[in-house]
Amino acid sequence: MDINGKDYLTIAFPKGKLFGLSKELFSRVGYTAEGLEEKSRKLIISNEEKKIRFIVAKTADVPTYVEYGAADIGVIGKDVLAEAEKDVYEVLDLGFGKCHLMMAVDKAQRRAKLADYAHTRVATKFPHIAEQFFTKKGMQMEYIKLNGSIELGPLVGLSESIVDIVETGTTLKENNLEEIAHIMDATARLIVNRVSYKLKFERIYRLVEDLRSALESGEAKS
Ligand SMILES: Nc1ncnc2c1ncn2[C@@H]1O[C@H](COP(=O)(O)OP(=O)(O)OP(=O)(O)O)[C@@H](O)[C@H]1O
Ligand SMILES: O=P(O)(O)OC[C@H]1O[C@H](OP(=O)(O)OP(=O)(O)O)[C@H](O)[C@@H]1O
Repeated sequence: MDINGKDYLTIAFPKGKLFGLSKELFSRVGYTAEGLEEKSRKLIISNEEKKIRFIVAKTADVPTYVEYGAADIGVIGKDVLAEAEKDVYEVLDLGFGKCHLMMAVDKAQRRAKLADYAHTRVATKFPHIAEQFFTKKGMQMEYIKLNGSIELGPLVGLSESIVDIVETGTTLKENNLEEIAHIMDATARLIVNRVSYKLKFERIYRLVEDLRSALESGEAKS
């Protein structure tokens, strides 16, 4: 048995919003495995014939699996990738999972300009990205790390602002929050372990080119 997956190409998919589109895109280039489901209790799903293994990981853990080579390849949102600051190759923009990171504040207590929020508290799942953004603006902030429902921060007096993801804008609207600064756009990316890229170059290169063609053929949904 090949416990380390040396002969296999191991691919990490994130659970959640990007799982379905990742599975669909990879299946279009023949990368499938029976039983590959987001909620599968089986943690490694293999296609013995094609020598492919899939692991389905928590979103924030995907860059870690790839950095350490536990997975050769991963799919991850640019936002999570930028926050994780891992040493991996980012080889392809997959186009789906479009959203953007921004700063928002309570509409009712909006201050005149961005700089008026200096030295206040910002709630976020993305403290590194937030810090880089505010440092560039010359603003010192207090960062409060949350793991979900970030929009609650200003509503319950935990913070004066949030740095979070927006897709449709519905969550901001329903909670009377207003975007006051755009930080970065994000889409799903294909990442590759640095050593795997050399040792399994041909397989990985072919896969990347096949995925690129599949995306260019315009069938990818966003
Ligand atoms: N409306 C959205 N909200 C959050 N992420 C989105 C949205 N639209 C696209 N994305 C992308 O999907 C990725 C994964 O989002 P998802 O919510 O599934 O993960 P997650 O929030 O880390 O999951 P969880 O915290 O529930 O484990 C994000 O990192 C982002 O790149
Ligand atoms: O602009 P919208 O389309 O409303 O989407 C944005 C919302 O979706 C995400 O939350 P998610 O559903 O991942 O839940 P979470 O708050 O637990 O992270 C994000 O953190 C926003 O809250």
